[in-house]
Amino acid sequence: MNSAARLQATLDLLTDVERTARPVDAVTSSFFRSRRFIDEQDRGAMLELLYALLRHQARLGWWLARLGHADSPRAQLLAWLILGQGRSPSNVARQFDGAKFAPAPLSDAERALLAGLRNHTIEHPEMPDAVRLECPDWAMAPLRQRFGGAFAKEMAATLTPPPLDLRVNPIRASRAEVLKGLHKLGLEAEATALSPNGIRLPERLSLARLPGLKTGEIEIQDEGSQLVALLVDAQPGERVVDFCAGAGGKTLALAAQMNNRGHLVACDVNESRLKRCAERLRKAGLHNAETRLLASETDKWVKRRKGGFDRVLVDAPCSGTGTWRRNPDARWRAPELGLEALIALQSRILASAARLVKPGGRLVYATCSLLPEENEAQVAAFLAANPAFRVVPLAEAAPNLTGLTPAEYLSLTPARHDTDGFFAAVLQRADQAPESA
Ligand SMILES: C[S@@+](CC[C@H](N)C(=O)[O-])C[C@H]1O[C@@H](n2cnc3c(N)ncnc32)[C@H](O)[C@@H]1O
Repeated sequence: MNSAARLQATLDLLTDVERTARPVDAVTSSFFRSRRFIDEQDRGAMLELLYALLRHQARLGWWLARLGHADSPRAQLLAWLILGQGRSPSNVARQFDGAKFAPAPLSDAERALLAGLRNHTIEHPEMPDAVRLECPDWAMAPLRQRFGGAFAKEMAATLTPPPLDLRVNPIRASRAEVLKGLHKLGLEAEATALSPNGIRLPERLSLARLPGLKTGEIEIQDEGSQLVALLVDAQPGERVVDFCAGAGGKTLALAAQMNNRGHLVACDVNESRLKRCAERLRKAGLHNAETRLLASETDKWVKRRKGGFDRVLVDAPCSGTGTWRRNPDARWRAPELGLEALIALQSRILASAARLVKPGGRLVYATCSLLPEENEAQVAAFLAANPAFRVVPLAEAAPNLTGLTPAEYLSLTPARHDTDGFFAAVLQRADQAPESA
C-alpha cells in the first residue's frame, strides 16, 4: 500500500468506528478480517493513525468548529495531518488527489480548512479544559474531585499509548520460559513490576507474533487486572465464585492460581460472554471451573448456595473510566445505563454476591473505574449495611504482593502505576455472624 492508500483505508476504518457503538477493537478486528489483503505493516501503520485520531478527537472537533467546518472522519483526518503531523496544506493536497485507492480530491471548503489550520498545533490557549484534556463533560467534576491537583496529569496519562501486558498461565509455562521465547523472537519483553505472572511489551504488535496465545500459555491481560485477581488470593482446593466473570479474564487467572484444584464458578448474566469464558478455560487447560448463567444478580442459585464459598469476586459492571488509555473511544460513550443506575446495579450485585461468602470467607469488590462513587463510596455503603464484613488492608490480603503502597484498598491509575485504572477492596465476613446481624 502506498501512503495515500493507507490514508484512505484508515479513513474507511475511522468511519466504521464512528458509525457503530461497538468498541474500537471489535470494529478493527472485523474490518481487517474482511480485508485480509492488508499486510501486517500496513495494519500497524493504520492502527497507529486511527488511535492517534481517537486520542485527539475533542481537540480536532474544537478546531473544526472554530473554523466553521462540519465534523466528519475525513475532516478530522485532514485536521490531524496538519495539526498533529505538522504537514503543509500542499503536502496533504498531493495525497488527496483522487488516484486509484487514494482519498478523493479536496473540495474548496477543505482547502480553506487546511489554510486556516496552517502553522497551528493541536493545542490552543482558548481551549476549555474538558477539550484540552479530552474529558467528557459528565466525568469532569467527579474526576477533578478525585484527583485534585493531579487531575490534568492523570488525564494526560489516559492519552498515551498503553503497553501490551500478558499474563503467563502457570499451568502451561513459567514466566522465565515465556520471556526467553519472546526474546528469541526479537521482542523487547520484560517482567511486569508488580504482578509476578505478568510480562510487558512496550507497544502494540500483531498478535500473530505471539504463538503462546494460541496454545493457552499466555493471555492478554492488563497488569492491573492481574493484580485484582491476585488480591482474591484463591487457594488450591477452595470454593470460589467469580460473580461477574464476563469472558473470563479474571476467571482464568483465578483457576490457574488454584492450580486446577478446588471449584470455581464463573457467573454472569451474559450468555455469549460466558461461552467465550468456557472456551478460554478449555484452551488454557483449566478444568476446575464451571460457568453459570444467572437470570439476574438475585438468581435462585445465589440463594441456594448462600454461605457456600471461601472467596467471591465481584468485578462489577462500571463506567470503565479506568480503561480510557487502552480504549480511547470509550470516553465518548457515556455509561449505557447512566451513572446513577449503574451505581445502583453495583450495589445490588454486591449485596447479593455477599450472601455467597461463608463465615471467615472473603468478598473482593473491584471495578475498572476511577470514580469514587463506584469505588470507595460503594464499599462504605456496603459496610454500613453489612456489619459482619470488615476491610482487609492490602498488606494482609496479599502479603506476597510487594511493591504496592500499603493502603486499605487497591487503587491503580495510569499516571501513578502505568496500568489501567483499577479499584479493589477485600472484605472479610466475620467467623460468626454478630448477634444483631
Ligand atoms: C467488568 S465486566 C467483567 C469483566 C471480567 N471479570 C474480566 O475480567 O474479563 C462486568 C460483567 O458484569 C456482568 N453483569 C452485568 N450485570 C450483572 C448482574 N446483574 N449480575 C452478574 N453479572 C452482571 C456483565 O455482563 C459483564 O460481563
